Amino acid sequence: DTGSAAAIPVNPNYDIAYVTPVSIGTPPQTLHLDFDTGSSDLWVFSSHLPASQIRGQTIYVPANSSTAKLLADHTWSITYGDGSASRGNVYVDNFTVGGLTVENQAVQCALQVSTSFTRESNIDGLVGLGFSTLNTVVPKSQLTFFDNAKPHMDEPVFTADLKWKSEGTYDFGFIDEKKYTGKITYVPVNTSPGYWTFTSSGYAVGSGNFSATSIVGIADTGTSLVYLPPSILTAYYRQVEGATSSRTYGGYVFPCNSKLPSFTFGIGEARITIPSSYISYAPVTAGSSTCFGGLQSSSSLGINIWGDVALKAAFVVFHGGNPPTIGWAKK
Ligand SMILES: Cc1nn(C)c(C)c1CC(=O)Nc1ccccn1
Repeated sequence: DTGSAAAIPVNPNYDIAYVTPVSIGTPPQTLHLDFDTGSSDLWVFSSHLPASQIRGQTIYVPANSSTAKLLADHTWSITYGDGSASRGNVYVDNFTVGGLTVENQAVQCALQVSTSFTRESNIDGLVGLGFSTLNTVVPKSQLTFFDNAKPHMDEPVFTADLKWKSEGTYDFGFIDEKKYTGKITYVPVNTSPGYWTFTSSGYAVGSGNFSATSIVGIADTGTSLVYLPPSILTAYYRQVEGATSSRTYGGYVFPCNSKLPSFTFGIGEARITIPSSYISYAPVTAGSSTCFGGLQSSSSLGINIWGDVALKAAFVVFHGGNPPTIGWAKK
């Protein structure tokens, strides 16, 4: 089996996140979910939520699905690195992404979501594509959509082709040669942390020299920005007129009309360059002439994160073989 589905920016002006249409249950209920390689819970806004926590999101109503079955006495609760959180109960139901169906997929129904999820009216939930060891369902943890689908797939892979301010795709079970140029460079993945953790071979700022240095980080489609060690940030923002690390805004900001260098990172011998336009992320507040950077420091996170700002500069293959690997190509 294979599947292919759109990755649609939730906001026309800034790539805060991307959502993908999925069908759940019988008759199918269509929700738009944030596919997130940085977590492993598949959860949705549901009919169990208080109305006060719903602001335009589409909810999943298990009572309206003839194939929904409550997973009795199972609950879940997740807190993300940015402090957002949700919790609830669990059903299994049919789950279809771009023509690829998994029967008896665990669909975690939210009974409570934090304010940042309520505020994002275009995200109806998340599809965790990390390793199933991270799933929070108790007493029995559940498998991700990818783990459930893998045995039925032509190849045990999914690919991310995210785009700057436009619609990209997630493909499941095949690698579309038309979506990238040159070759795909695969590097090892350390599955122990439960994320797609890999080591980048270094970086360069603009047209500067490449600095060969191992950067251990995660490929995270569910995080907007790139978070790297402070020394790399200093090297980058030193080149940006008027850039400063702002306590007010919680990161590097600069005048929106500043000229920004590109940022290149290494994957083995290969190089992926993030264009400067991806790094001028957004005005700190609507209409401000101060912009928030797409590259930020990971010093307070304890983990380096290659989020959407980096991923959309490449075609990325999440290969779920034995052992799993991650592949990067230019496009
Ligand atoms: C670890 C971390 N610290 N900080 C500041 C961020 C943004 C992260 C990553 C993170 O929280 N990602 C996320 C959030 C919600 C849903 C899915 N993924």
